[in-house]
Amino acid sequence: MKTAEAVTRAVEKGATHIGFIFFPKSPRNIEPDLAGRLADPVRGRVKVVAVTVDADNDDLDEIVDLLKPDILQLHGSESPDRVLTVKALYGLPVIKAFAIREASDLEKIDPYVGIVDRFLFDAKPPKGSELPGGNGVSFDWSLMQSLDEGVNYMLSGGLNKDNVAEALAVTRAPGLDVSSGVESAPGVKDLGMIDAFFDAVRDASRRT
Ligand SMILES: O=C(O)c1ccccc1N[C@@H]1O[C@H](COP(=O)(O)O)[C@@H](O)[C@H]1O
Repeated sequence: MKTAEAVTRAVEKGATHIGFIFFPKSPRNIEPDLAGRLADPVRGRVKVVAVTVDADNDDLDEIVDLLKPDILQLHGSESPDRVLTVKALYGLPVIKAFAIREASDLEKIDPYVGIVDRFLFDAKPPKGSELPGGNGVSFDWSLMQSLDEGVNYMLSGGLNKDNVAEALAVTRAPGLDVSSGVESAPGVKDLGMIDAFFDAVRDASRRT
């Protein structure tokens, strides 16, 4: 999220979480103080998520201080030890992102079970991309069918209004995360696309 209009619309449409990206190479990168001001009007109604990529303690200190997130989303190659350290430092729940292309990628979650609060499964970035997420690409959702029941996760990666029904039908994911699928250009959230995405999710949920 980068604008008050997008925050308001997502919350009105039923978002349970809103995310702010702290990764300078991203077109969605935002300063922590602005993110905090955007989050203020909706605190308590949705979970505020800080998305970081292998951030050091100084950066996390500033983000936690100024944004006051409810959840930290770690979208880099943070080890289980690093996750434990982050949790101890800030006392916040952690969503850990994993990049999935093949079945063996799912085995990488094993050392994190019992440590992270929720998993997020995203596609591997395309060759040449500087972004570990937010690339608008999907992975083979049928891989989720081999996941142990009870693994609490969000499905992400290239979701949009046209494919979210199939994504739900294939995975029955307990949570969905969308970014570029509701953008008219990189980093530019589109209110009509936000509406259409939530309407598609609602229609699909009614049918399944
Ligand atoms: O969106 C970004 O620029 C980004 C940068 C660094 C880490 C994560 C990022 N985005 C996250 O990636 C997933 C999937 O996004 P998309 O729907 O495929 O565009 C989502 O969690 C974003 O928050």
